[in-house]
Amino acid sequence: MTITPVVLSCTRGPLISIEGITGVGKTYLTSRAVEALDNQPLMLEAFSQRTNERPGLGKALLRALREASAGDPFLRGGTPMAEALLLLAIKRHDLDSLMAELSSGHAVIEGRSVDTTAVCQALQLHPDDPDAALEMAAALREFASSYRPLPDLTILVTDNAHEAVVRAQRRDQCVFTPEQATFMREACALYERLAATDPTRYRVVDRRSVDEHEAAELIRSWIHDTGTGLGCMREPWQGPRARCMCCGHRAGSGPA
Ligand SMILES: Nc1ncnc2c1ncn2[C@@H]1O[C@H](COP(=O)(O)OP(=O)(O)OP(=O)(O)O)[C@@H](O)[C@H]1O
Ligand SMILES: Cc1cn([C@H]2C[C@H](O)[C@@H](COP(=O)(O)O)O2)c(=O)[nH]c1=O
Repeated sequence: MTITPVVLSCTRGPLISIEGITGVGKTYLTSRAVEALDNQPLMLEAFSQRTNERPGLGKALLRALREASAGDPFLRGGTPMAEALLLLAIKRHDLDSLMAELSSGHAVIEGRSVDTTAVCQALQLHPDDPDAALEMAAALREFASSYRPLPDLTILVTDNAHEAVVRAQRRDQCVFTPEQATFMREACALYERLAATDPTRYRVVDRRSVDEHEAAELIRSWIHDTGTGLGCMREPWQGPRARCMCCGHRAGSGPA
């Protein structure tokens, strides 16, 4: 008799993040994409949309960053590494607040995740050296992955940075300074380079080569296809034998 090992996949839902510079169309395209899905994912709001967030640690940390950055749209307060740690703490807090939803099998979409922290903080640490910024961004992402599991899938929405600047200015009725517009252009390039280092986790939709309908359809299909056959989600700092944060299953043992 041949015994075929049964590979159990976790019953959790997928965790998906949407990345890209301000104004690139993350919210616009993702809203259209999820409209076409049978099962609506939970959408975790981007920072700037968290006006009615429940009081708690996440809100307090974000308020501290906002106050320290005195109105800078990219939350830059002048101490990028300390800010990176606070941003990662917020993203950890976000994950904690999503665990019940993920555990019950629902898909969750994070509007920006730790990849944005890696890109924005790396650019501040190496403002004049794109290669050093890329190396730092990859290192920060690796560091972030010891704080919390990375998303199962990360969708990068990209475009000509100038178009994103124009859209964001029109939406927010503001004018970015030349320095802020340069920061966005450099962030745009760094997101693209960082995505290229991890093609398994990233999907990239480039608005220069697809129209908005194709872009929304691509995003819909990627979200849909990430929904099944997922492995367990473990605390990275507990090692591969830790129990799954969602189903409680321990690697190498029978069903939970
Ligand atoms: N294809 C499009 N046609 C018309 N308007 C668009 C299109 N894509 C985006 N927009 C508009 O451009 C603005 C910026 O888009 P959106 O808010 O989706 O950007 P975002 O990437 O989510 O930005 P942020 O990071 O600041 O949240 C919005 O007002 C949105 O409605
Ligand atoms: C998550 C995160 C965000 N930021 C910056 C990027 C944006 O300019 C602002 C507001 O974020 P939103 O998602 O567009 O509302 O915050 C950052 O610098 N680092 C991060 O980790």
